[in-house]
Amino acid sequence: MTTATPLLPPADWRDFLALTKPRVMTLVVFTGLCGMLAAPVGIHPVIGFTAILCIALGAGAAGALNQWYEADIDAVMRRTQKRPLPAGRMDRQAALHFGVGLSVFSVILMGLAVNIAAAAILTVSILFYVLVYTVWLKRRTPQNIVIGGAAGAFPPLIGWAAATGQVALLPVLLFMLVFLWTPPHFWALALFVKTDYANAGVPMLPVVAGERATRVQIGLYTIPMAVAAIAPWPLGLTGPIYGVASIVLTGIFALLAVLVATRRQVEGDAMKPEKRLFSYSILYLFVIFGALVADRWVLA
Ligand code: HEM
Ligand SMILES: CC(C)=CCC/C(C)=C/CC/C(C)=C/COP(=O)(O)OP(=O)(O)O
Repeated sequence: MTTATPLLPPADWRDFLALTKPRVMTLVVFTGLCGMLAAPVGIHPVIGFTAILCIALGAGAAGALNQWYEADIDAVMRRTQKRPLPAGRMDRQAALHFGVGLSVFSVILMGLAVNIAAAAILTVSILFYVLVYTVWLKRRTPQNIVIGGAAGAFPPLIGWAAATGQVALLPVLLFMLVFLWTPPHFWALALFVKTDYANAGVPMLPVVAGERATRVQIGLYTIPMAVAAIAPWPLGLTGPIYGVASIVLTGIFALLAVLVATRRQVEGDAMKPEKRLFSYSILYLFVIFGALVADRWVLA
């Protein structure tokens, strides 16, 4: 005997928007925009706008497919229980169709209106987030975000490729910066939502290797991240605005990471060091990418 699936009322547009993880994707789109604006050649504003739209749609589509696949995990974690699928506000099929349709649309539009290089990298990033991170690694290994996190590092490369049709050393360093930023960004958060992941059976580093090892890893990843962040100026790829901003911003990041690694609370700060580092990690990427564009445009 089969149990009948209760008919769900048609999902609201707000539920579809929630499927795209809009808050996280603002930073993804911003790094893509900055990658595009930092390129040495101009891009027609309409084509540039289309490229950013495609990054936003592709990233949102990937977020929707991620939620389609892991509705079971999301139902267990407090942070994610209210999402449209676990909360029962949307049919899984609708999420799947939305995610696949939007992915295909974003890639085809990028290929037709912008260029093939940008469309190809967009395809790789969607596949990376959905297949490599969500389906393959997330439930299997605490290295899930180290490898799968590469998905979120592609947008600066996509933006650059949209403007130039190719890749170069600077966007590769920007890729490395976001790639190496992701572990400290995420593990800082995982330290304070550890029980959620443990309950859902997701092998995030603090659950599997413990808190101490995670703190040490956060400190260790910060070292190559700092190299990728600061390298562009000495290599002659940017001017001093980015150079000085990257040194100051990365210095603060490193300091906060050391506080997390050594579990030291700053006197008078009510926030735990890992919470402080997580919040700062987001501000850090926004400002460092903003500085890159300021550098290009002010010094141009
Ligand atoms: C696999 C890699 C990553 C993981 C596992 C991860 C995980 C998370 C989680 C769990 C949150 C908190 C809750 C939420 O809003 O859902 C969060 C917040 C955030 N993440 Fe990440 N993240 C990753 C990579 C990135 C990347 C590449 C970016 C952008 C470049 C990013 C940008 C953000 C932003 C902006 C927030 C704050 C959202 C808000 O204000 O609610 N994350 N991340
Ligand atoms: C252009 C393009 C396709 C970009 C992809 C962007 C991307 C991979 C962003 C990663 C950020 C993200 C939402 C991680 C959440 O991890 P999670 O899914 O484990 O978080 P959750 O627990 O909140 O579901």
